[in-house]
Amino acid sequence: MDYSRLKQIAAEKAVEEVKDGMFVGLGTGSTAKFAIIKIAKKIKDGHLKNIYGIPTSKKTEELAAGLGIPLLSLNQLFKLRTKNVERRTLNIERTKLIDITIDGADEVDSDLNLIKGGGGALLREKVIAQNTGRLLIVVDKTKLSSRLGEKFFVPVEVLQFALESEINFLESLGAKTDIRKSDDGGFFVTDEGNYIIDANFGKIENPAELNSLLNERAGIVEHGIFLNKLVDSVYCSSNDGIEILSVS
Ligand SMILES: O=C(CO)[C@H](O)[C@H](O)COP(=O)(O)O
Repeated sequence: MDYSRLKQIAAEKAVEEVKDGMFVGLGTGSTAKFAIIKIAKKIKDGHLKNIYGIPTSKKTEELAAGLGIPLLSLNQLFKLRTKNVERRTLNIERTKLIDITIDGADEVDSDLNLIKGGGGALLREKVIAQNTGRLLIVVDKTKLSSRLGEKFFVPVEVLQFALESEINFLESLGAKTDIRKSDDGGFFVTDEGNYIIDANFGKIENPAELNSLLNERAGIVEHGIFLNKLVDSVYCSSNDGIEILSVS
């Protein structure tokens, strides 16, 4: 089976978890796109009711709006779900505003840590992930690895202002770096107006440690390491069928 079909199978399986009345985070990329198309079809056919999507990128927003999925921004969702609730009494960490999010990944290690951001949407994707009750990741089996970094570089979103100094910082940590380019040859600019440095660290021995180092650095807005505490299940398809991997 070709990869595109495998992606579709994983994405459509995950959509079975979406139920009436849910607020659904809509991921970015070619695999998440299959989930969005399926959700739209189920809404159109009357098999899903009272669904709102919260898109993780402008591209996803355009796609989902074009397919007729009712959408909310994260801010609109927050206002809607906290109406009549005293803000001070709300424990935001424990209040997951989004019921479920379906998103892709570029690499998944054996502990279900992820690298994301191949499509450049890692910042909004991580914000949506941290506001989500259940994050379902949809991939084909080629994305699995024993250690992060085996198959994919780490996308690092940086302030335009800090570009050169962040390249220097990442290289001081041992990475080989490339500034991401867009199709027109200029620097790729994210939805939030930042640049992306693709940082190749080789195999990453300790994703949690690298995650902390990148988090601590001013000028780095966000990066594509998603530790498994953000993840609930990985729907992984191969020619042998579909496997649902969960964080133990
Ligand atoms: O993180 C992402 C976008 O920022 C995507 O989910 C990731 O790049 C996987 O994309 P695809 O499903 O096209 O292989």
